[in-house]
Amino acid sequence: MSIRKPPPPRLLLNNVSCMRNASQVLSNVNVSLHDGGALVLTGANGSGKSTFMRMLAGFSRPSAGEILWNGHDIQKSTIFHQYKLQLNWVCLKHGINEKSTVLDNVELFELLDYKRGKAKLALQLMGLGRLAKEKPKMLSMGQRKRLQLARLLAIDRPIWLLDEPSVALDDEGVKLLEYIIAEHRKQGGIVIVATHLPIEIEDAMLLRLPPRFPRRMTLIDMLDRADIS
Ligand SMILES: Nc1ncnc2c1ncn2[C@@H]1O[C@H](COP(=O)(O)OP(=O)(O)OP(=O)(O)O)[C@@H](O)[C@H]1O
Repeated sequence: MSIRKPPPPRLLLNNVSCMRNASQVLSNVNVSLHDGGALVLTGANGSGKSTFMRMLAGFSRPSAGEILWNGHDIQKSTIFHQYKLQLNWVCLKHGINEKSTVLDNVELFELLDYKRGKAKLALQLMGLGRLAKEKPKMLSMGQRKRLQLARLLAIDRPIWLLDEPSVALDDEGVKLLEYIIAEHRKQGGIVIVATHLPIEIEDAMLLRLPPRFPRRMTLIDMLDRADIS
C-alpha cells in the first residue's frame, strides 16, 4: 500500500520577518494555510497587521524567511506574476472612482480580470442594487465598504486579503461579510483578515501580533496622574 504524501499548504510563511523604514516590524512569523483556511490577525495599533498584509500582497519584501505559494517562493518573478492573480485585496483606502457609477466601479474590476456578468448580482447581494446607477458620492462609508466587498464577489479570486473589512459596516453588513467569507471558504478559498473588531470566522487560526513599543502607562493612568476632574 502506498502512503500518499499530504499536499503542501497552499500558502506558507516560513520564519518571515519584515522591516519598514529600516526598523523591524514583523519577526519570525510562521503561518500555514490550506484551501478553505482562514487566518485572523489582531494586535495593537502599529503592531504590523497592515505590514503583514502588504507583504502577502507583494508590496513589501520579507527581510528574512520566505513566503511559499504552492511550495514556490513568491519572490521569484515568474511565480509572483501567477500568485498576484490569485489575490483579492480590501483595505481602508477604497480605491473608488468617483466619476463612474457604482455599477461601473465593480464592472471595471471585472473587466481588468477578463470577467463579466457578476457585478449586478454582487451589488444586490451586498444591498446596493438600487444604488447601482448612482455616483459613489451618494454612498455612505458603510456602503462604500459594501461596494469593495461586491468587487470581491464579482472577480472571485481564491485568496482574500481583508484589511479591516468590517470598519463602517452595520450589524447586517458584518453578518453579510461573515457569510461571504464562509461561502468563499466552502469553495476552497483562503481568507486572511486583519481586524480590531470582533468577527466570527469558524475554525480560523488566530495570530496576535505583539505590540512593537509596549506602553508603560495607559492613557487612563496618565489622566489619573494629571488629576483632571
Ligand atoms: N509607510 C510607512 N513607512 C515606514 N514605516 C511605516 C509605514 N507605515 C507604517 N510604518 C511603521 O510600521 C509599523 C507597523 O504599521 P502597520 O500599519 O503595519 O500597523 P497596524 O498593526 O496595521 O496598525 P493599525 O492597527 O494602526 O492599523 C508602525 O509602527 C509604523 O511605525
